[in-house]
Amino acid sequence: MKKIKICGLKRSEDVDYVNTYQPDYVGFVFAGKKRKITYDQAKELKKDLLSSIQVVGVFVNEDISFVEKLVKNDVIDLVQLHGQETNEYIKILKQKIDVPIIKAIQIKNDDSFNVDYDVDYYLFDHGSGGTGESFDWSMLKEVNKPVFLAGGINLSNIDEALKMNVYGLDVSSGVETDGFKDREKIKEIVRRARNER
Ligand SMILES: O=C(O)c1ccccc1N[C@@H]1O[C@H](COP(=O)(O)O)[C@@H](O)[C@H]1O
Repeated sequence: MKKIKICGLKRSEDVDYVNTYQPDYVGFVFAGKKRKITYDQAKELKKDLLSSIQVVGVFVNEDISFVEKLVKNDVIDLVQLHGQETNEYIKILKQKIDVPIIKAIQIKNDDSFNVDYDVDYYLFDHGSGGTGESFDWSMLKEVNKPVFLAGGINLSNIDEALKMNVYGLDVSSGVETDGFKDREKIKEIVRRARNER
């Protein structure tokens, strides 16, 4: 069964929704504008989150000291690098923390799959993050690490996404209504991913 990640939690209600429907992962976003939260907000949200749900911190070219602080204080369990982070950045990060790292790759063409980062997972996305748009999934190529498929996954295309040969699906905009996480959409996305009636 594919793993499911619900990204961009901001409010205590969002924690309540994921505690109820229990995706494998949730994402706290520390970049951009729409879903960006602070260290203190993340700490508060994590306090009420079920310990069985893994928290991914999403960063764009972030200071390593900030990522380190979130990991060392058990606010996040995995790190998602969604910017132009290099292998040199990843090498320094790994000297400071010991949690799985996901490197997001923006898929533009066939060459986009020629990646060689010293990480645990790749995440293939359409754009720079949180755009709600998908790339052409028929382009997907196998790589030498488990892959999260991201970008514009929603209730109208989740069944197609579930057929892709990937480790997990990452959903953010697709489970929102008017910019806020939507209980019913999260319920249905998790149900479909788990193939439950
Ligand atoms: O969600 C954001 O605002 C964001 C900002 C900066 C970097 C990444 C961001 N989100 C990531 O984008 C993908 C796909 O999101 P969507 O489903 O298309 O809205 C997901 O991996 C989020 O982690």
